[in-house]
Amino acid sequence: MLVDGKWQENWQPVQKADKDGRFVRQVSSFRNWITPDGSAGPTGEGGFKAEAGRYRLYVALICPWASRTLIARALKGLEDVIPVTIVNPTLTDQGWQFGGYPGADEDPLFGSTYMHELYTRADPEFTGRATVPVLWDMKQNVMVNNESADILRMLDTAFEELVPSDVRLFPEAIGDQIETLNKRVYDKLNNGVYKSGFASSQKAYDEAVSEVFETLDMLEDKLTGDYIFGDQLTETDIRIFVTLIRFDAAYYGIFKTNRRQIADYPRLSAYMERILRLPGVRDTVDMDHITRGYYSIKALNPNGIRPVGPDHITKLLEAV
Ligand SMILES: N[C@@H](CCC(=O)N[C@@H](CS)C(=O)NCC(=O)O)C(=O)O
Repeated sequence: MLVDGKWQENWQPVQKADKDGRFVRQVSSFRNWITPDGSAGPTGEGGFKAEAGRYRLYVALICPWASRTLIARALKGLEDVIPVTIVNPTLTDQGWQFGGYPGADEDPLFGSTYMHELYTRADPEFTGRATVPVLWDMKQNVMVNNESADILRMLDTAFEELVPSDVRLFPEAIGDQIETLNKRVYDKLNNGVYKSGFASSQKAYDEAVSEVFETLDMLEDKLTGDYIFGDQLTETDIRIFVTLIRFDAAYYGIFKTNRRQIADYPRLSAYMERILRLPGVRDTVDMDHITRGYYSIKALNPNGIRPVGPDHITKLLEAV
């Protein structure tokens, strides 16, 4: 990580733990919003008007938080308006690196070697982890936002005048329900699998893994329509999907969330496939980056050996 703009040699690829060994994720620090007219959004400063080709999204395809922004970009038809740069799937001693791995890119803006160089470009005194996703303003050369929840939300409305869309990922009428379920899904499922995988005590693992499966059971029960709120696709579906699609091939093994697979949940399996088949979504899922990335986490898998399966995920991705 960076401290006062300097990369730390004794950096820990595993994020923080509390006194009982529970995994703690860092809070994001760049929180500006792109808006149709450049006015300020719910957090941060104004000055980021929606313009085609002005903003670039930096992502890792292994990363569920980055993937949710990529899916929103695809569902809103913003591929031609917001270009994307993909980092290599494995975290190095200096964090995310550009180029050299199939399907990954060089940094087209500054020729950076590592993602942390963008952070110090944005703030020479930056202290924190150099995470993805990052939304970058190519006009002012500043970081707009590095919080995927904000990016997911702003892509829903910011570009509506440039690229009108029928998709509405955050319908205000059910906004409160979306926020409530998002919170639970984030804490117990999206981040729950990480809490399970990076727990450094049996107690922390037991707590986290039971919350993961309680949440999956709850979602399986709640899914009576096509989407979690019935007929209407929302951002909550995207947030759930990014964890489901990684579950059987990565989390089940590397994070020890192995009580059941998603394949054991009939409704969740069908739901995952339904979302995978939405226009543009399949292109955001790169199982090679995902399994390579997770199974190269040295703290959990020192020799980096990647398991062979499971076949049902390979077959599904071939079929879609
Ligand atoms: N709150 C952030 C979290 C993003 C995050 O934790 N990204 C991970 C990859 S999945 C990362 O970049 N980790 C690098 C590090 O911790 O140094 C968001 O949702 O945008």
